[in-house]
Amino acid sequence: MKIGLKQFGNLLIDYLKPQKGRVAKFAIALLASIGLQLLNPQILRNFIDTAVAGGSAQSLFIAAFLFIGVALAKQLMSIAATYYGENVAWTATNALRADLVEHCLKLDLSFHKITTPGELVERVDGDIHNLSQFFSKFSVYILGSLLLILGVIVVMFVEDWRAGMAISFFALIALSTLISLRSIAVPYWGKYRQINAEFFGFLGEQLTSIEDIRANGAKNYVMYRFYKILQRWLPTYHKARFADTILWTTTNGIFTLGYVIALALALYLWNQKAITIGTAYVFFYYTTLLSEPIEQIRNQLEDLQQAEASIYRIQDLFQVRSQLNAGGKEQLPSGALSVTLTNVSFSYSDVQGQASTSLRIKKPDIKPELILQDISFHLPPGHVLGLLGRTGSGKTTLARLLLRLYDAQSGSIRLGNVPINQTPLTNLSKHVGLVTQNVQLFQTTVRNNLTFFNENISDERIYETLKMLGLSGWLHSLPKDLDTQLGPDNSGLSAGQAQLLAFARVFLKDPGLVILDEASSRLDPTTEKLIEKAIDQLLIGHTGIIIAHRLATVQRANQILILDKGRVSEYGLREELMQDSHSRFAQLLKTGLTNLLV
Ligand SMILES: Nc1ncnc2c1ncn2[C@@H]1O[C@H](COP(=O)(O)OP(=O)(O)OP(=O)(O)O)[C@@H](O)[C@H]1O
Repeated sequence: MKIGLKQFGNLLIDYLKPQKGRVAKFAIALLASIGLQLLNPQILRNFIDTAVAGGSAQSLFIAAFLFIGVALAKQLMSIAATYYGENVAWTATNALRADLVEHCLKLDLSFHKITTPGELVERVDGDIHNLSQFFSKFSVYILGSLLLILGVIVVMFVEDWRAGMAISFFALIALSTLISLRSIAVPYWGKYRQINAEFFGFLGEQLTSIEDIRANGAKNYVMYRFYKILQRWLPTYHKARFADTILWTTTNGIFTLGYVIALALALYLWNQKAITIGTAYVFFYYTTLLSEPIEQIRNQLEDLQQAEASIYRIQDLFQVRSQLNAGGKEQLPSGALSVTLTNVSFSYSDVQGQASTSLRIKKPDIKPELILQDISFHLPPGHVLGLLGRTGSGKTTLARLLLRLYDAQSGSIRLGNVPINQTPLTNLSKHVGLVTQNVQLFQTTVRNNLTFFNENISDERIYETLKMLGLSGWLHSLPKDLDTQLGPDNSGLSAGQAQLLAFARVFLKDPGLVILDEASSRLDPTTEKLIEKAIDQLLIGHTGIIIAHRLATVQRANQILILDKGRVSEYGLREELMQDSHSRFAQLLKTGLTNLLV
């Protein structure tokens, strides 16, 4: 779990290079404060020796004012160093956060299915927060502290070679002991952060399913899991803190040893008349001054222990590769797209195994269950396919493959005769629109919710679309029209209204292929009529795939495909299948579609 120096260096260079100016100001302020710290004991010595020798009051005043001036300047430099240091840290950690968020967004769904939202929050925020100290202070503080130690040693040698030797010996013992103890807490902090991530994952899961938990009386189960996590959390924290305490105690013991050496040496040299009382004070002062950089190095090494665990986990996340390649350069034709599937087979367990990292699930050896097997069909541009099948037969999975949320393990999928993995992945969502039963609204304005921040879509188009969908009344009831902020939990919209908004999104995007995962229930007759009308409008000039749960929706399909346990059980033109009394579709129509399928 050791992170090499090179990796530390690379991370620092990558994120500090863009703010060279600020880092330079930070370093200057810090070094100036170190220089001023070395200067002040000399003024004090002058003050003491002048006072002991019965020097003039004027000289004493000058020394005193100089001392105060230098102390103030040192404080100012420290404030400036803190200010620039914090700025550097925030800028660097925000850049790293942004990179990590972008990376996670690019990962395919298999990663997101096995990583809870809470765990991701902890990774993207918690771990990176730990690195802020590392970015702002690590290199400059370590360098600054070493310089201060070196400065003290040089000054002490100038004062007396024996004092120089003694303080060098002390600094060497102190540093080597602390460095050798440096990594004892790293594994404990790594484990602590992992449980942290699990806890936030657990919280996120519970908060999103609060209704179900209450409705099913699952509170005891939730509390049980909560206590189980706490049970592991506290001992891990104790172990990590205990390892830190060993460091802290060792440092204190070493300082005490340093003071004893300094006092003994000063007493000895003063008795020998080799130094003045002012110089004896200076010995002691410089030894105490040494404690600050040594403590600073200890703190930095402590931070580094935590940072090391976080860096490891962040790198682990960066190493998770999306199973989806970025696609080729071929462009999809504009307008309605044909859809051709040839012998497509797909399994989830295969892709989830591939998404594993060292921290995740290992790829199982068992043969993965195929969710879709050998699916083939051809839908000409502008035609509509009604996709039917029992629950769990693979209808939604098929839709996901058309959007390349996952890639099929075998077979080919073509849109407009272009293999979908040959067109840029980022472009695909412009050509394929999906309306699912679970409509997700975001905490932003109505406008942004509908356009997904595409500023090329005019307000007039939005008004027209909402009018066509019968949502003008709803829009006018909002306090700020299109600028009204929608909140979480779908802002009190009914399931039908939310779905109509999802239709509006697809209208505004105007894709070549529209996939509707039709809402099967809970719609009142008025909303149902509105949705029917919306579907009719939406399909004009577009190719459509409707995952259908109701007879009315299937009536507009040109083709019908019935899935059964991931296989095509029936496929053909709707008219032909209707007329063939032996077809499964004709029987479904006779008995009532949903009853037989679900
Ligand atoms: N992310 C996933 N990871 C693993 N298995 C999954 C995942 N999503 C779906 N499955 C499994 O794949 C199979 C097909 O699911 P899918 O959602 O495609 O069915 P469906 O026909 O759309 O069902 P419904 O009509 O109930 O929505 C099911 O057995 C399901 O358990």
